[in-house]
Amino acid sequence: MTDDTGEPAASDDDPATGGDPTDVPIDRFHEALEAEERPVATASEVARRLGTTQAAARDALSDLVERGDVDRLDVESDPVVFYPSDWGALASRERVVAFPSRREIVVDRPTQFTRARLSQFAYLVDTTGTEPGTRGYLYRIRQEDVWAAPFEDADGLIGSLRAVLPRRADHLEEWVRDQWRRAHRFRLYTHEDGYVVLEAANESLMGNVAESHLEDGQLRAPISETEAWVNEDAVASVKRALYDAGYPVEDDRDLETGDPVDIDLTTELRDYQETWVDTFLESRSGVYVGPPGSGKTIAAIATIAAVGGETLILVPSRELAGQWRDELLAHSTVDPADVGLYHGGEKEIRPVTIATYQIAGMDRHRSLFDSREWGLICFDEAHHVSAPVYSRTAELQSKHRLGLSATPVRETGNEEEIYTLIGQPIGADWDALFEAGFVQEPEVEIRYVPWREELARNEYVSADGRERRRLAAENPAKVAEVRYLLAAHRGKKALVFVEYLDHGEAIADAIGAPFVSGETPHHDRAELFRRFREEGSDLDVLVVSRVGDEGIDLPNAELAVVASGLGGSRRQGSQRAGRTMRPEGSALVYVLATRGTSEEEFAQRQMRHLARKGVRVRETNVAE
Ligand SMILES: Nc1ncnc2c1ncn2[C@@H]1O[C@H](COP(=O)(O)OP(=O)(O)OP(=O)(O)O)[C@@H](O)[C@H]1O
Repeated sequence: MTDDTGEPAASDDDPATGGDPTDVPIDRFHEALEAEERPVATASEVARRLGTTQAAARDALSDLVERGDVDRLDVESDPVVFYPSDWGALASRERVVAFPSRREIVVDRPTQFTRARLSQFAYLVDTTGTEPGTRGYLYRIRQEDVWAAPFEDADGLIGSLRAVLPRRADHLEEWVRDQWRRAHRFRLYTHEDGYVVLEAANESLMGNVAESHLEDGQLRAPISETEAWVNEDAVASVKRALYDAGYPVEDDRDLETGDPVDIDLTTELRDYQETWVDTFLESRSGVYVGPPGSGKTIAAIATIAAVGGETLILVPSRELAGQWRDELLAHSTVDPADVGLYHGGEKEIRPVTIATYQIAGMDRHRSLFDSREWGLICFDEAHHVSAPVYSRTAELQSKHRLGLSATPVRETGNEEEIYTLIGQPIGADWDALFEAGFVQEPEVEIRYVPWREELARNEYVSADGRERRRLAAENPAKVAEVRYLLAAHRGKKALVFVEYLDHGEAIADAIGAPFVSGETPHHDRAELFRRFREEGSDLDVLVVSRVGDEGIDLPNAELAVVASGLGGSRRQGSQRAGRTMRPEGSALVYVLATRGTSEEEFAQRQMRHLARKGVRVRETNVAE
């Protein structure tokens, strides 16, 4: 990158400087207290924090005392100290502190409104504290967040930024504008003669940026000072190279729609789903990001109907392929004969074909991609797209590309691939979804389980590596804990998740429930899931190994107990919780972690991910 951003002056970092020192609003006094990490402060401490003289601070504090905002306390032989009159307000109010030069924003006890705003243009790095009311949220604005921010223009984005920040941050605004500009400097479009053109906003961008970052052969020939003819095969790599150079490319090419498929949606879309679909149709690519159960599949079916072309749907597992087919038939007028499944079991290619990533990634099934004129490729659980499928995706740049993901693209780590090869995230704000009641907010409780058996503890202590992790996962005291939790919620539909087969079998035996693992034949699995879903059925509890982790539609699950599996990714944590985040059910998630082992930390990390989404997380120590 040649002309990077230029860090703003360091003085910006101190939130307590600037402003008129003689007129200290109560907020500034609160900030000074926070900075001192004390509930009271002397005038000279306040002066130091606010960057003013002691006399000015004393005057300002007197004003505040007069207004009734602050009280003073004369401490014998010590200087006078000041404290806010309304402690309650201090404890419950939101505080936003900006560190513009680091492009970071820390918010204590953010309101839903602030969180929704920030989620549009900032990345949530971390939260501290798990109890509501004690959380601090650390946000960072990265360049890709600005590039992907859902605004019409930079002014809209700046307006939203100003609404959140306690005061203007000129350097930060300048940087945001610069990043916004970068995202609108290069554009791809289809020439009326059918070839693809890369257009730069000016000559020097074409000369300096494009030429120095693109390789021979990616561009065929210049058309003008600001336009070049792009080699059809190199469209994805051009986008990728310019993205890496800090200039994401707008893609305005005409896309193929494939042979027509005429279907109508038979379910009425919710408002936010309509917005997703409209946004997609405008940009012709994108990823719907919403929590599990928020209706991405239905929105995708609406998108298929709207694009009206032959569609290839890629999913992570065979079960999901079957479910997709059922959903298509249930929510649209598609002719069942037009829907094909393509996976280890069946190999049908139809106008709407549902295939697994596994098969799609295999060289010998390459023809899947070019056997029809697909107009739309839909990537379900888009964070699963594997490297071979990505490289094939790169070849599919002329199609409409739709991704679906419950994990915000900003947290998957492979966002560059997703942004450049599939499309920008299109998302509803999760809080808004919870608030609208479309998705239930789960309550998550991490339960720290002690070792109850000396033998097990000793084995753990003397083991190392993977074995140690397994022993922590299989702490026998967890079996009793599972039994206790199920008894406490008797009659509720419950899923117990495990990582290890032995553990699953031990728990299944102890509670007398079936265990579904990778070794369970597909047919039996489907049958168990069906019985679990069935109203009034006697099957209330299933123990599930990793196979059940993703996308299996068990909308009536009311309770999930994650008994082991804490070595997994953050995403797994949210997916497991996701199983119970369906519109129905009372959505309770328990995570069991063996106390004093790395499981504690894993559990917290996984659940932090949910806490970021505003989900309530509670911690409990199980008695010895
Ligand atoms: N517009 C709608 N009207 C009525 N019901 C809907 C609508 N959209 C979604 N639903 C219902 O909500 C549930 C969840 O929808 P859907 O399966 O599309 O969610 P999802 O976001 O794809 O979930 P996951 O990420 O787990 O795959 C389904 O039972 C679906 O029928």
